[in-house]
Amino acid sequence: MSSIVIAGGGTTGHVSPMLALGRALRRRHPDVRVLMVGTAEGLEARLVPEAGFDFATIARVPMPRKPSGAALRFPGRFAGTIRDMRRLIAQSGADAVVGVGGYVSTPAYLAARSMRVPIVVHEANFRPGLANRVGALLSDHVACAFPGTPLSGARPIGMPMRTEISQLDRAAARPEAAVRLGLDPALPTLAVTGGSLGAARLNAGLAAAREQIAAAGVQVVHLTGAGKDQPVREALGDLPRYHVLEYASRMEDVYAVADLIIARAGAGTVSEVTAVGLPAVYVPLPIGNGEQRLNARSAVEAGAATLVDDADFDGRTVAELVLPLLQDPRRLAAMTAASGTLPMRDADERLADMVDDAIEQGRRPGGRDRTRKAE
Ligand SMILES: CC(=O)N[C@H]1[C@@H](OP(=O)(O)OP(=O)(O)OC[C@H]2O[C@@H](n3ccc(=O)[nH]c3=O)[C@H](O)[C@@H]2O)O[C@H](CO)[C@@H](O)[C@@H]1O
Repeated sequence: MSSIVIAGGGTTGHVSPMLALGRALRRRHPDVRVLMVGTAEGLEARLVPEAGFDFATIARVPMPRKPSGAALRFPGRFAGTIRDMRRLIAQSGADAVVGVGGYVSTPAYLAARSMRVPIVVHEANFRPGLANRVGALLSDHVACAFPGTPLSGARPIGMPMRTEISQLDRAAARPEAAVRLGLDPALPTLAVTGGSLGAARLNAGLAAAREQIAAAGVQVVHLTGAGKDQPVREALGDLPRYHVLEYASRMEDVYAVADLIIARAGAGTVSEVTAVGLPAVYVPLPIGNGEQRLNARSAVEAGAATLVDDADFDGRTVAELVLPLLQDPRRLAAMTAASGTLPMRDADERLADMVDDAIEQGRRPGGRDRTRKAE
């Protein structure tokens, strides 16, 4: 095996499965070259080189939604991204191209198909985006994180995530994680996270329940998102046992020390929280194609999490739902037990298996890969 291209990016949540797959491929094929392709604007431009993988960019060319000058320029610019992807695939001698969705994946799928390079698709959200719907038409090797995702031929394998999270034993890790975060391991602990982007609605709801939080004898670790900590520090930072952090680089520590988490329902957060068995209150972000509500659905239906609509989340939610739940160990234990019925913790390995299979099939004469069959 020589080289594998992994295309995608955007937020931390989008980059994490790319890195987790890259690491799984390196573990099993130490000599493989993994080339990640993203855009210069996405977080991948920082996170991928930091993680020690080769990185290349192509232009970010969003599909225009209305007639405009940009719409007229779109076909030429989009064709340019396919040409650039073809060049990267040729130069790296890629044996397979993996896409996780987003701007970069569509040109990656189309370029790979035109070069008869096997394609592997992973969809992180319950509701698939356009790029992966295109990818699924061109590949027999399609995976998704959540069971029931409506994507042609998709196999639910879970979400590739860092092994520090997928193999976390929360109880065993709690004491040291608490020390690293400067928390007391003996207190009931609430974590709050708005995903890699932060969430003003969550911040406001907690601020409105300031008195009740102060009286409850609990501690809070609140991840605000980069550059968004100031309003939270002003509203809550002076409370004893209220810890405000912009960003946790070791999310596993937060998951280990928390007894309950309030979170947006990004595909990454829901998958990780379910995998580690942490009870959750999800407040889906009401944007995009409504994917966040659906991401949370299987955890909520299994009894591992509770859902609160964004418009309904306020100080009363914190005072009347979150704090009583945080102080009810029996209910929390039942939610943790319910989590155990859901997660697939080895999605990185299972996606790496699919890459190996795709390459193997692509090598066989008359192999099943449609990228070859279609020629
Ligand atoms: C994978 C994916 O498709 N993600 C969704 C998510 O992206 P977004 O990246 O915002 O959120 P996710 O829940 O998917 O992932 C967050 C990731 O950031 C990590 N983390 C978070 C906070 C922190 O302090 N430290 C840290 O490391 C978490 O461990 C997790 O891996 O929200 C978008 C809306 O904005 C959705 O439409 C996206 O579909």
